[in-house]
Amino acid sequence: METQRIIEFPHKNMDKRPRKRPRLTWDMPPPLPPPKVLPAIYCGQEFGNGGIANFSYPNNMFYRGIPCNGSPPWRPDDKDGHYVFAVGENLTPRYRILTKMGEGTFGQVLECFDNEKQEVVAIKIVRSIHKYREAAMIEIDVLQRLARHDVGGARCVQIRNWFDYRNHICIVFEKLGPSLYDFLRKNSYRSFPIDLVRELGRQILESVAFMHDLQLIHTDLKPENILLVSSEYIKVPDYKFLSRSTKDGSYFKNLPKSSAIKLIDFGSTTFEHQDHSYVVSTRHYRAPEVILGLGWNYPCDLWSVGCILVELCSGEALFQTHENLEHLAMMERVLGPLPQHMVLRADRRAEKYFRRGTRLDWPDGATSKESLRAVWKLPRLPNLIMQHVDHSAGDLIDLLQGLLRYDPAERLKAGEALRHPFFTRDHRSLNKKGMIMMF
Ligand SMILES: Nc1ncnc2c1ncn2[C@@H]1O[C@H](COP(=O)(O)OP(=O)(O)OP(=O)(O)O)[C@@H](O)[C@H]1O
Repeated sequence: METQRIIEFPHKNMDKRPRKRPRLTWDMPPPLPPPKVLPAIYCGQEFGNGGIANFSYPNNMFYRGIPCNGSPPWRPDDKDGHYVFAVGENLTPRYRILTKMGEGTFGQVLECFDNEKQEVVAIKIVRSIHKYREAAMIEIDVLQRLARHDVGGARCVQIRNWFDYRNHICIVFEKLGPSLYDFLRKNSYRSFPIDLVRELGRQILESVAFMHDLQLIHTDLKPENILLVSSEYIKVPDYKFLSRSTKDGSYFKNLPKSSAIKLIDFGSTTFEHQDHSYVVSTRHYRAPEVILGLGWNYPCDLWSVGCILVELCSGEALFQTHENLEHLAMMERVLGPLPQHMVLRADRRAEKYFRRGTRLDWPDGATSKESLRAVWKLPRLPNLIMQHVDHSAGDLIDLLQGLLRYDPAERLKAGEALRHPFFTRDHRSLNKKGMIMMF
């Protein structure tokens, strides 16, 4: 997400990875019966201190007494079903479009000014395509459920309102800051200090534990879907880079002023009891049981958290791949061999990645020298962490080995991870200099 503040970062040479790592379209969950939607042009629910107010309008001439003549003329959507807009115009009479904040599989997110509440909000305008409209209604259902239980609204983004406008479901959210991915990217992929990683990790796990307690599985945890609450940042000397010139010539790195974060994007969230056989998660954060077609459940979120924590420490995605065999080979390189009992149960599509049904077909099955090199250059997990972390590396490695356990039944649960010494030990006293260092 671009924000006024961090748009000024010096960040040449930073687009090593694509800006957005989208789910593939076939990763969409199979159609579920959507929650009941009012079919009116304008319909929605507003969330506020006074509780939930239902409203629906037979036509869109008036909205809470405000004349609707402030809406722009109707224009056709673009070829992908995205709403076409101009910055500065009204979305509806209530919301004025300030800027575009992001785009995803489901639609666009616009920064808007809410004339009624006199505040800036983020509005997700969902593509006018049936399957995305249905998924958006499920996301609203999940958001409502989360809002009912998230006292203080500290864990997940808060929904303010939703409505159906010109065949686009629009979800109004509180406006948050940049995503962890955007922050890393605009900082030339410089890693976060370990104490900040600990604080971010703790909050991510608390949010995941909160969702799991509600029988909800996020299924798409990644740095893009974890937003800092504030856009403010500070500049600190980057000791790692002081000794050598960096490509962007900067000896400073930016750190968020506040570590508060919230989860977003509940478009792929599922209930524990639903069908769990289809492919979930964005590639880099996808658990082995998903790739092997073994079915998945809560533990797939914990695998993603493990990958995210490594990325926050190193600045780069752990498994940078777009292909299953290479992905499994990378896992084996970093974490050791896959357990036989999982390999033997691999489904028909995944069987082909193994020789005689037991051993990964690697390096023989590699498609290119680049692929071989990409796998070969990866270090073992402890070495990878020790390259980036000085104090508390041992605790972090042990935590990651629990989160990145191949067997989902053995993987740490969110609550167990929160009780790990990486979070509970007083690491300040372990700091070499004996100083209390937050960053
Ligand atoms: N409440 C918010 N405040 C600020 N920015 C936001 C907010 N919600 C979303 N964004 C920005 O918009 C982007 C897209 O949002 P979101 O992930 O919800 O869309 P999506 O279409 O579901 O994406 P995906 O392709 O990952 O499923 C985010 O990565 C983020 O940069």
